Amino acid sequence: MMTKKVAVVTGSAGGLGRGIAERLLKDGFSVMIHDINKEALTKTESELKDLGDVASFVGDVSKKEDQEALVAATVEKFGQLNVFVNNAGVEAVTPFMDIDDKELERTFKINVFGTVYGTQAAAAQFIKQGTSGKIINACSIAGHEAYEVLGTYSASKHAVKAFTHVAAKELASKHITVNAYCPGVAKTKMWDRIDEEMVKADPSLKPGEPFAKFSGEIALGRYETPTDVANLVHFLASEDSDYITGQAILVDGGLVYN
Ligand SMILES: NC(=O)C1=CN([C@@H]2O[C@H](COP(=O)(O)OP(=O)(O)OC[C@H]3O[C@@H](n4cnc5c(N)ncnc54)[C@H](O)[C@@H]3O)[C@@H](O)[C@H]2O)C=CC1
Ligand SMILES: CC(=O)C(C)=O
Repeated sequence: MMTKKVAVVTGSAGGLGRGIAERLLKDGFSVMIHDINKEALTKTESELKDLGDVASFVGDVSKKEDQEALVAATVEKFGQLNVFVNNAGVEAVTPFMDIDDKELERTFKINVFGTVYGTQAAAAQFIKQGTSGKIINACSIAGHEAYEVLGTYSASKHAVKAFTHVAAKELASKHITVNAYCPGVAKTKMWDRIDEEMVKADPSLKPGEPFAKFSGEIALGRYETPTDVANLVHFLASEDSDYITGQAILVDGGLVYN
């Protein structure tokens, strides 16, 4: 009997992470969902359980020990690890001159330190197993372009892209691939908060206008859904992507071209 492959998706109580977890369950993976929000995570786990083997783990990606514990709990529950999706992330919406220590520290601790710690914990497990493995990071259009009032967030996603390239180069000899998905404008709770903050930063804007402006520029004419993102992560988690590493792939409906 073939053993089922095992995936971890961080920050998967809702939003894009949940969509990715759903797709990987449908693909036949055993999936460890994970989030800092215990209540939402428990609810999501019960909603996903009919799709396949799902378990949950509460943790904070910005804490190295939590990331290591997440990998250990996954291996204890499902016997191995094959795919690790560093999905959890937070936004920061602030005019450049008002960016402060608190925002820089929070955003970089979660988006950048979290991705590094998750990659290290997953790669250590792949090496221990003596198997190949796939690490898949959440980048963004903001990791390719830089957007006004999203300076801290854009810088953090550029750092995620750089770490994706470097980890891919260093881990290739161990048959570990490292890639990133770069969504555009998806209507999750993150964009609800971005919209609210952009309106606060520019009172001439009405609620909903920032989201409408960003999504109005998408060539394919609609905003992104978690399924759009999950379709790419499904590919990056599959054997069909075995010869791809170090790439930060845009999945944005035609918004950023580089
Ligand atoms: N929504 C969008 O349009 C885009 C999102 N992204 C990226 O995709 C990823 C997912 O975004 P969304 O689903 O939209 O966000 P979201 O805010 O809707 O969901 C993020 C999830 O991560 C969890 N989380 C936050 N901090 C955490 C921490 N320290 N440890 C563990 N879990 C934590 C939250 O509780 C939440 O369940 C993020 O990395 C984001 O930067 C990238 C481009 C566009
Ligand atoms: C949320 C996000 O990643 C943006 C605005 O690019």
